[in-house]
Amino acid sequence: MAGYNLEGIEAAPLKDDVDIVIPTIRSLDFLEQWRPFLQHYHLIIVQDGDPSIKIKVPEGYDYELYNRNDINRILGPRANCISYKDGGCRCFGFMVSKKKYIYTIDDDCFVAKDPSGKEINVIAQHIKNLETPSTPHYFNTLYDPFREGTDFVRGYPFSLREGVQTAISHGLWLNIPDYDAPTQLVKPRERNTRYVDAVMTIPKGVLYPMCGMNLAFNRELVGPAMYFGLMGEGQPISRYDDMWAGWAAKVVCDHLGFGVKTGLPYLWHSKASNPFVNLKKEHKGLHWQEDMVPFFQNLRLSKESDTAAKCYMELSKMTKEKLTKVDPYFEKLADAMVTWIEAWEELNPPVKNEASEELNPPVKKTQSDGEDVKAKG
Ligand SMILES: O=c1ccn([C@@H]2O[C@H](COP(=O)(O)OP(=O)(O)O[C@H]3O[C@@H](CO)[C@H](O)[C@H]3O)[C@@H](O)[C@H]2O)c(=O)[nH]1
Ligand SMILES: [Mn+2]
Repeated sequence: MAGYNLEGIEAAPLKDDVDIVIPTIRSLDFLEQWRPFLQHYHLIIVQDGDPSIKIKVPEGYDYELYNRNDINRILGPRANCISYKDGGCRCFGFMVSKKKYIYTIDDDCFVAKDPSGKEINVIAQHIKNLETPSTPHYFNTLYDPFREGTDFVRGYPFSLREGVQTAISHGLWLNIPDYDAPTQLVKPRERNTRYVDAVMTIPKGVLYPMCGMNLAFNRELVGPAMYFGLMGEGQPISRYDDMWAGWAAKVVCDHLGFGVKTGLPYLWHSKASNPFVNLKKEHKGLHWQEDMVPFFQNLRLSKESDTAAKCYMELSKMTKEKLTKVDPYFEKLADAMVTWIEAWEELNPPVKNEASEELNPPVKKTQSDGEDVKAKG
């Protein structure tokens, strides 16, 4: 029986192994509704926009909060690889975390209910997805064979049934779907009311449009490849942060033999960002994706790239070589990819073995006004 019995998973699974990363340019009131599911976890809040604005974090949450001044102080000149005025700033939270798993959620997302009316524990489902294998080499027509009550179907080779480690778990959204601006403009009242009770592995060699609003991943396997690009103010493109990370991370997962799943859990996405503003932000991406997607589909990473960081450095070179002809922006992005890896490796030095001297002390995290960032609650 392939099933891993995770049905009994408690309300706050692996709470010491997960950081919740939230980018915000507005308010964190949405966390009130998430208390039953998120209050046991540590939050990393990345405050975008004007750092002089004080963000209020609801009482009872344990968190660290970083604004632009903190990012500049911690990364120095390398801070220029972190987007400003774009949700892509969230990846700074991925970098400063020390946990195995990351869950990232947007601040306009709320608890959804499944068809039985039960509130969905997104973290529990994402952990199940990440803790059970993926099947990228051969599609199981009964979807996730590791769920209770399902299995591999007839004709599924036993040599492939062990599956591979899962690196990314991509959740979905009821109510406002993640549409691009043109689609939002022609279908302003469309709402996603369809709850599909399935989790499936995205086959090896197939890309997908990764949305950052309900996303979990194994930081140890694929963290360095989860760079949300250089977007927002001062850049010709925005709102392609999660797309860039999704394409890059998928080719890295395929190369390193890790799996990516999509489907459950659902959350309730409440806010339709303004489609006219979005069109202005993303219109170059609508053109460039016709070149970016084939670029990722056709590239082959070398066997020397045997870690996510090495893969990403190779990807940076390929981006510069192959995409700069589309627009000079990609040369700047390629350089920012290198800066990202340098910053990642500075904040996450390789773990020394027991025999060697004391591990590097973790990066001292203080808020820009000088007081220590303390676990608040
Ligand atoms: O300048 C900004 C804009 C937004 N944020 C934070 O990012 C997330 C997503 O913002 P929003 O909900 O307004 O965007 P959507 O169109 O609904 O979401 C899609 O765009 C992607 C972000 O590019 C997102 O992942 C998709 O689902 C919120 O938390 C904002 O507060 C920001 O930090 N800076
Ligand atoms: Mn939103």
